[in-house]
Amino acid sequence: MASPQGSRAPLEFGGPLGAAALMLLLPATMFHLLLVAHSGPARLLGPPPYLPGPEVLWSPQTLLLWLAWLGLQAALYLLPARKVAEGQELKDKSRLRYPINGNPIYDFFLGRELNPRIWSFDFKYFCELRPGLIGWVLINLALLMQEAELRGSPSLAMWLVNGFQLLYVGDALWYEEAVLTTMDITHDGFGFMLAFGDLAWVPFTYSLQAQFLLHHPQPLGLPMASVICLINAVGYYIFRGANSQKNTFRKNPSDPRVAGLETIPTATGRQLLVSGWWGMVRHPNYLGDLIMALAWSLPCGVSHLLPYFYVLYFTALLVHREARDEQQCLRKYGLAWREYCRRVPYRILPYVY
Ligand SMILES: NC(=O)C1=CN([C@@H]2O[C@H](COP(=O)(O)OP(=O)(O)OC[C@H]3O[C@@H](n4cnc5c(N)ncnc54)[C@H](OP(=O)(O)O)[C@@H]3O)[C@@H](O)[C@H]2O)C=CC1
Ligand SMILES: CC(C)CCC[C@@H](C)[C@H]1CC=C2C3=C(CC[C@@]21C)[C@@]1(C)CC[C@H](O)C[C@@H]1CC3
Repeated sequence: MASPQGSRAPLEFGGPLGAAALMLLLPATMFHLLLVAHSGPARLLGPPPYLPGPEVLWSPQTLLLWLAWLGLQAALYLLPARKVAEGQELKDKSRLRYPINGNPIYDFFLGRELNPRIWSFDFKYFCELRPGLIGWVLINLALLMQEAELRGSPSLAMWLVNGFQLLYVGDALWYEEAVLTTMDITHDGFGFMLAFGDLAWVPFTYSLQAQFLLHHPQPLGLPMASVICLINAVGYYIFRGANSQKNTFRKNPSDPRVAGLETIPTATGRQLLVSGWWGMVRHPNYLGDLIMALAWSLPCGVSHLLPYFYVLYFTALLVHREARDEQQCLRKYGLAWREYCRRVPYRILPYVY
């Protein structure tokens, strides 16, 4: 098994201090969001209305249910009826390096092992998609059913949030293979960030809009709902168009759907797209994802900031992720990447950023 970073790799996420702060802040933020979403004032920035005692936080039934959920997902993951896809070539073809005095906090956060596996069971790849993303959809559905029980039928806002996020998760599962080329799989280890992120952060904070709607019903008329659907459709069109264009091009550059696009050759033999979606900004897929994030919050109205937490968090995550990807691409492609940045100066939002 390989280590994701050599001994001289630059530290990311603010190094050990940043990693330690994130490991305290992330679980605290997740609990805070859930507590305030259930409270009357639902203030994103206010103190939580109450602090639950240990009897609320610990229940053997919940632990059993969670283990059963993970076990079910693991059993499905191990089913032999599946396609086997090849991952990206790893960077660690060279000799392993063993840093002395490694940094335990930083390493615990980012993970030392790039591909922890027992036989063919790949822990990181398994966690990235299945338990958390499908768990998110199930939590949303449970909240929709609870709303129906409470108020006779689910609200239009709840339908929209459920529908949009189901589309997003369905898309991720349909294009499952594309996850193999993300930096989470090729670059980051499997540490606190991805284990907590995949298994806790995604299902519990990505379902925040539905949690909020259950406790704070919002009136939503058909005209506004149609505008929100249109925003989600535009976001999805950009997100899917950009991701598919890059994936098609990476698999087969002479595919007729991408063969006419302009490219920049690089020293590695790979080419960079410089027209089509990837000629508009350097991360068109992030732009589409952010537009969808906005459409998921709008059904919750504008009376509270809390449902917009996802938009704020996701903007920060993607800006940081874009900067990390930029560094990695500069290392991979050198001058060709600089030329790409010159030809396509904006990162995510045309003429703004
Ligand atoms: N909901 C969520 O919480 C999150 C969602 N996402 C979504 O996941 C998806 C994947 O994101 P992510 O892995 O960050 O990044 P990308 O899918 O954008 O992949 C970046 C890589 O694409 C290649 N690339 C960059 N520019 C070009 C170009 N011009 N032509 C050809 N190839 C290029 C480079 O790799 P190479 O050259 O090696 O192919 C680069 O490292 C996105 O849609 C994102 O929005 C991401 C994070 C969190
Ligand atoms: C808890 C931390 C602040 C950050 C944790 C980050 C993780 C939650 C995300 C890192 C990259 C992710 C990706 C996805 C989900 C969220 C995490 C795991 C997708 C699977 C979402 C669906 C997309 O179609 C693909 C994404 C790949 C990256």
